[in-house]
Amino acid sequence: MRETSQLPAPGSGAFVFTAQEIRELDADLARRDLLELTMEHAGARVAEVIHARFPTGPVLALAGGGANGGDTFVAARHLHALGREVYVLAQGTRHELAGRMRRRLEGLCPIELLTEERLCAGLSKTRVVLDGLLGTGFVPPLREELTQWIRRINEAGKTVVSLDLPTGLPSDTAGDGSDAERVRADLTLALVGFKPGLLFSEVGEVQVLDLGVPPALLERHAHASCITPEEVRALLPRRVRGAHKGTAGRVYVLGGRPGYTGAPSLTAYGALRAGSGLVALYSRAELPRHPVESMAHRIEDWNALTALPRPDAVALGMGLGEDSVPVARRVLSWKVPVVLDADALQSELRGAGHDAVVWTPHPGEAARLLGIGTGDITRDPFAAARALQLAYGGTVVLKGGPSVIATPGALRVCLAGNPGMATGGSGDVLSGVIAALLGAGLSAPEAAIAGVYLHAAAGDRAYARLGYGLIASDIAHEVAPAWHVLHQASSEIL
Ligand SMILES: NC(=O)C1=CN([C@@H]2O[C@H](COP(=O)(O)OP(=O)(O)OC[C@H]3O[C@@H](n4cnc5c(N)ncnc54)[C@H](OP(=O)(O)O)[C@@H]3O)[C@@H](O)[C@H]2O)[C@H](O)CC1
Ligand SMILES: [K+]
Repeated sequence: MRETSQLPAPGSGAFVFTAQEIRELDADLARRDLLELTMEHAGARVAEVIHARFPTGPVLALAGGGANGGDTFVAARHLHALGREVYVLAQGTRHELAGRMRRRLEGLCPIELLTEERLCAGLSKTRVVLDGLLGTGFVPPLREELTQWIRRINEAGKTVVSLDLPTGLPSDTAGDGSDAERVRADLTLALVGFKPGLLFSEVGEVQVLDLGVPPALLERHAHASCITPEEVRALLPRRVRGAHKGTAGRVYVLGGRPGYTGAPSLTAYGALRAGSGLVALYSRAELPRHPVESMAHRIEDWNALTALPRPDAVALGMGLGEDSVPVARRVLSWKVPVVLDADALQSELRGAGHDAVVWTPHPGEAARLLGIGTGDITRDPFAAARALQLAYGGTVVLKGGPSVIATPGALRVCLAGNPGMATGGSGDVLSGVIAALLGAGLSAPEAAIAGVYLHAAAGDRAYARLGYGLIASDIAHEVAPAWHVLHQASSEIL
């Protein structure tokens, strides 16, 4: 999880690409004779951002042998044109296009072969380091000399701007947590879109640079896309003038057991704050702290559910314990929209779901559902969310920093949210928010997308007020103003 301040604006609507998808995009660009232009744009934009953010002092540009190095030569040329003192240390350039970019730089500023000695000398004199050694072409493990250079760069304590990816960070998966073998960048300028590694690792600030690639090409090759406030605003249910509590969505919360009574109450708060007209809780325990606006029923036997009128949506599993699987089976047979959370996330339910189910595991629960280790989930949350969706159907919300959603047709990621939300009950609130949206008529993918975003936006509001001391009920209460602001805001403000 990262600091709020390090995340790009949630409105960026950016795409995410794996290394393979970048190769395919590049091949597409090359067929249209756009690749060289794209590299030129990349270098120019990188120089522009560096000059704006760090306007004084020499720049040490480190260029690898591939296209990441090619972008670096272009950036060096533009920085030189902006009047900056630039010193380039380059590996042997093997990439044809990068070689052309290198020739265009020759004679403008010094370019020397990268050696450890020159690197140390260059680092001692520079203000900013431009890290263009490895990008999406990096195939782990790192070669020895690179490990040494990375150590030198990290020890120098200079401002480091990484081009596309911090050198040594895998493009497609989270880094392994040890940053000894990757450049510690202050700022990464990601080209065209995020790479999964940037989303799921501790990498400092990330800014996505638009390179003027036609949007149709971006969409064709993208792995995933970021949820935008604009799309969420369009999804939010609108109440008609004659609305009453029965038309705004009737949600049942099924959860809790003796000793575990807080979780379903938080879900009820989440559902009410996300606009549910009526919320009823059913539990085998007394729920002493349920919202007074909800109806809490203690039941002796889950068979009592049979006699109830069908709700518009159900949230199920929070604190429910071992009753979860039989209760979930019964509720799934109703064919109403359901959020399955917490204790209801059990592999016995594989095959029992339907299209209107939203599964909301955190990495530990996801690992249990897939029968693999938690590390395998956090290493590649996109792959894990997709695997869960294929195995269990419906829509999957894999909670984390950031949360990932797998719908039947797409992978989505939510850039809003902050580490303060890593607090007990936060997920219970999310289940309520999603259930409210399902109850108001949104499809499972729509409710998951809008619910995750609203919950994260609420968490950001709570964080702004309370910092890391925020608790789950603060998130629930901030859902209402987060919704209200989104509902009222003009697209300029977003
Ligand atoms: N559409 C776009 O976004 C564009 C992105 N561009 C840039 O292109 C790079 C990717 O370029 P590519 O040439 O595919 O690869 P890299 O430059 O990242 O890396 C290739 C060099 O890396 C060396 N390498 C690979 N693995 C290792 C390792 N384990 N240890 C050390 N060195 C390694 C490799 O060496 P070889 O000896 O194996 O050849 C290469 O020298 C992307 O990140 C963007 O920056 C383009 O500008 C086009 C548009
Ligand atoms: K790099």
